[in-house]
Amino acid sequence: MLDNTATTSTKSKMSARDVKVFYGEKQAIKGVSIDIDMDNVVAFIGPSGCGKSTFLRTLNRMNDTIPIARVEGDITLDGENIYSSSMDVVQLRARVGMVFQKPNPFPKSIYDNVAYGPRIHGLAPNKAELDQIVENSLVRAGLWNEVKDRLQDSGTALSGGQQQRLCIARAIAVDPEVILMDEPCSALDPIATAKIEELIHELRGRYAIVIVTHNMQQAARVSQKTAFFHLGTMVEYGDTSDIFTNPREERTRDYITGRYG
Ligand SMILES: Nc1ncnc2c1ncn2[C@@H]1O[C@H](COP(=O)(O)OP(=O)(O)OP(=O)(O)O)[C@@H](O)[C@H]1O
Repeated sequence: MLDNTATTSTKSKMSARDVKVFYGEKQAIKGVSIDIDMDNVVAFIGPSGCGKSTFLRTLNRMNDTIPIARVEGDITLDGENIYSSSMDVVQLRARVGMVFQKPNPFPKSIYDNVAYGPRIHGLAPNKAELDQIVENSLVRAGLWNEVKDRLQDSGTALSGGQQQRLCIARAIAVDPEVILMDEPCSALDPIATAKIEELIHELRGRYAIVIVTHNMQQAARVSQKTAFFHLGTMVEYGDTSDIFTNPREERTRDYITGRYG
């Protein structure tokens, strides 16, 4: 094996090739190929219903939970096919964590929300190490100072923005390699949104990050690469600065200038 740090900056963490997704007869994703690396936050943008969330969910097999959903094509994580029968899906979802639109902490204490994953994955051999994982995850999620004196309070009693950072801490606690965020700020006020955006900046480089957003200003602020989706296809993928200032495709230009969507 090559040194991890040397490979991650040059090699794709995840690659999708000709991915198609069907809901029953209906095709929602029509052959998408993309490479995701560790160095860049990737934003998925596009009008409602274009397939951003559907494609995002293929990256950690969340679509397995939708009985009528079917995926074709190849998706690899460090070169390994995540749809192969030998892939442990529970393990995959720890490696490729997900943060949802609506903060969804468990109805448990702040501590237990973060400790849950490390416990089920056996990551901490004793209480002291578990305490350390919980603290480090909350620090990294920018929440530690606000909750360190009330770790036994319920996670659901936190503000919406704090709950979302708790969900990010919960994802971080199992030491993921990729974090998928599906409109993580859509239920938050502007101050809580700014904190999550700041956090995304801080997490960049340590994890590969993909964020679905409706908010083009947000995509421009947090990402270095942007993929524009339209009607189930990925129309354009490139540097965020190019996509927003000098897109190659007319459909991208129309969308970013507000002509539709
Ligand atoms: N569980 C499902 N069952 C059937 N069809 C679905 C399901 N989820 C999504 N779809 C359909 O797949 C297409 C893509 O939806 P998806 O939610 O991925 O788009 P999106 O770009 O994320 O939209 P939005 O920005 O509104 O969240 C849509 O036509 C949608 O109706």
